[in-house]
Amino acid sequence: MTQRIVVGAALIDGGRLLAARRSAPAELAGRWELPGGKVEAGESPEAALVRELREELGVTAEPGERVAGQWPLRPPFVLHVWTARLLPGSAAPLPLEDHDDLRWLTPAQIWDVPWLDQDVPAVERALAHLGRATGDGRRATSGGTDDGTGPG
Ligand SMILES: Nc1nc2c([nH]c(=O)n2[C@H]2C[C@H](O)[C@@H](COP(=O)(O)OP(=O)(O)OP(=O)(O)O)O2)c(=O)[nH]1
Repeated sequence: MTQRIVVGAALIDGGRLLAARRSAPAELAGRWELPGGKVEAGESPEAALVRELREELGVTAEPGERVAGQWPLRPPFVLHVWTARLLPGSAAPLPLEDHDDLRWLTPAQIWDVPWLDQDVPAVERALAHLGRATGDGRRATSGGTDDGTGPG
C-alpha cells in the first residue's frame, strides 16, 4: 500500500510548543497532537503544513526544519514533522477545526498533556528543537518591539 503522509507541525513560539487537543473522531478525541493533517495529491508537505495551520488554527506560519524520523499511524498514514513558526502579524492560534483546546507548553510542561500514543516519539524528537529554535526562549530574530513572548 502506498504510504500517505500526515504532516504535523512542531509550532514553536517563545520557547514553547503548541499542543492541540483533538475533538474527533471519538477514538482520538481528548488526546493531544501536533496540529496538521493529510498531504493532498500534488501538494508538498511544507505547503500542506501551512494550509492546515491556516485552516485549523487561523494562523500564518512558515515551516522550518524537518524533525528527523517518521512515525506509523493507522495505515496507510505515516507522520512526518516539521518545526514551524508564526509569521509576524499572524493571529494567535484558535481551535477552529478538529481541536477543542490548545496549549503552549514549555519543555518542563511537555508531558503534562496526554499525547496520542503514536505522537510520543515524535514529540520527544521535536523537544530537541525547542531550545534550538529560540535560543534562550526569546525569538532568534530581532523583532523591534517584540518582547519574544509572542501570542498565546
Ligand atoms: N494532524 C495530526 N494527525 C495525527 C497526528 N497523530 C495522529 O495519529 N494523527 C492522525 C489523526 C488522523 O487520523 C490523521 C490526520 O487526519 P486529519 O483529520 O488531521 O487530517 P485532515 O485535516 O487532512 O483531515 P480530512 O481532510 O481527512 O478531514 O492522522 C498528529 O500529530 N497530527
